[in-house]
Amino acid sequence: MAVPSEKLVSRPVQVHAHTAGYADILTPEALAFLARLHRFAEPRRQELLQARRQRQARYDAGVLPDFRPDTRDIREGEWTVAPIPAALQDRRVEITGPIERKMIINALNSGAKVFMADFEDSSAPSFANQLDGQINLRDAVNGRLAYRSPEGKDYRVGANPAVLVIRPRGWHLPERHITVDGETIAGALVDFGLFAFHNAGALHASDRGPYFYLPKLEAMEEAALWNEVMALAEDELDLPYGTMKATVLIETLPAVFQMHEILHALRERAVGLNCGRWDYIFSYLKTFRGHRDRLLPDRGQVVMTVPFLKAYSELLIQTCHRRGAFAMGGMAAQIPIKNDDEANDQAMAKVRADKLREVQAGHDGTWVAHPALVPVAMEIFDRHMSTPNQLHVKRDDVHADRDTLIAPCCGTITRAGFDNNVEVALRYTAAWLEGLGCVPIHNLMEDAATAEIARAQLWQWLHHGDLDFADHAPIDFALFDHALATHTHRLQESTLPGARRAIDAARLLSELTHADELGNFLTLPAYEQLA
Ligand SMILES: CC(=O)SCCNC(=O)CCNC(=O)[C@H](O)C(C)(C)COP(=O)(O)OP(=O)(O)OC[C@H]1O[C@@H](n2cnc3c(N)ncnc32)[C@H](O)[C@@H]1OP(=O)(O)O
Ligand SMILES: O=CC(=O)O
Ligand SMILES: [Mg+2]
Repeated sequence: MAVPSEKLVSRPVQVHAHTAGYADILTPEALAFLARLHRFAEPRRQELLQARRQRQARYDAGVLPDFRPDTRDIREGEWTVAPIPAALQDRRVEITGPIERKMIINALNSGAKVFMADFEDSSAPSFANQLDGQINLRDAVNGRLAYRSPEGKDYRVGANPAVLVIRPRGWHLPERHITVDGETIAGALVDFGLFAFHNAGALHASDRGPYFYLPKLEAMEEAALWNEVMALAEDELDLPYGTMKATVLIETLPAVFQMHEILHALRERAVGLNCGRWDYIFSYLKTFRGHRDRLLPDRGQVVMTVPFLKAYSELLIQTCHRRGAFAMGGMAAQIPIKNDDEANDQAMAKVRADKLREVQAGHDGTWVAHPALVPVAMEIFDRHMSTPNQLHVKRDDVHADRDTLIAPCCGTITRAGFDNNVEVALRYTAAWLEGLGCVPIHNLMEDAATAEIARAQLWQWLHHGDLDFADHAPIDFALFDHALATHTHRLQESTLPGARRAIDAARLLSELTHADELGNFLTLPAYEQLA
């Protein structure tokens, strides 16, 4: 008699973690729904991840990213996305933030038009974090969200809360705690699927969703897979086709060459594109990891007015407005600075300048990282955008060609920039390993995307050899090892987030930086060590 395969003897969906407290979320019906999404999407997801690797191999061999010849008809044809729901017509200020209970309440009450609840760049995706987030968001949708702080302060969602938009993890990240037929499920499907299963019907009934932000796409085929997954989910949940709406982050360099195509693939549900500038800079670094002529200078010098970033944001506005979709701006990294008025004024001036550039360029809205920044951004958008959005600003003057979109960036590499990258990459990774996905470091918001820039730049500067700092001192591994040891020691001795995981983070960062190839995502090896 044949020995039954594991697939036959095991339950098709298995949860490999303690599930106490999550019975309402991980119901048999919800898990069965995840299984259907997984079986439908997994083979295609694997093909698309393989296509990413092949694309990167071509870039490594010297090929430069460009517009696709096979999709010219989509770019040149006349079509628009489906009408945008009333709840999303005015999204001039969107607050983003982790899916932590108190922060969700604060974000919903912040006065922003939209709250993007983030399972992604600002979440360290431990199973508990992601599932607690699902509970919190389900309570928010059902009007039951409340919180009492350890100090006894009560938090409740007030009148006129921000419209909720959910950002699931990207296609590349696994969720190792759930397997279907013995295969690890995608984190994206878990975040999307559980949220949709528990909330899509109620949100649809109240005309406030379900709405999603889709991160880190590289190609129109990846958008098409999201479209199919959402269509399947709508079908399973008895919702009309196109109910689920998507705003896509254009935050990879390959994707900037397929913005029309991405909107087209999602045209029944796309409501906009967003300039995810931090991952975009990271993607520029990764795409050109083999190209010495496209090294980037200090992170602080790679601002939105440098040619390749200006071209990207303006082309995004032109593309969106031609297709009837919103062109969302991005996140300035400055956050309020306590106990130093002068430094705070300078930080707020930077945020204002960034938002002014966005609204004057034609963006329909922007992102802020902190509730105190909502009025700052709102004031700029109110003053310069008298209509709910700027769809009428066509930006026909923009001619962003391939060469401008990939133009090298002038600037210098300084010792301070190098040292800051070591510190940020280390401290962020250590905090992430402790379960924190977003932390303030030197008064800037640091999340997975900004940390990726920091560690990718270190790799790039060290592996292209013979590079000097602005003061002509050589950049070498001895310097990196020394800086890493110094910051690790400092972090260990401190009470800062990450102190307990400083050694693990340092080991990981050292391996990634010394490796011959620039690793794809910091969060992939780090996930193996996330409690
Ligand atoms: C590249 C990208 O993907 S950008 C998108 C992802 N990144 C983000 O979403 C950034 C989210 N922002 C944050 O997590 C935080 O603002 C940080 C970590 C940057 C700074 O945090 P802190 O230093 O703790 O902020 P601070 O102490 O000033 O907070 C003051 C209050 O505002 C709340 N708050 C701060 N940021 C947010 C936020 N984004 N959403 C909701 N509430 C917030 C705090 O919870 C705190 O509330 P309380 O007074 O009721 O206790
Ligand atoms: O997700 C946003 C980004 O800037 O990255
Ligand atoms: Mg991002």
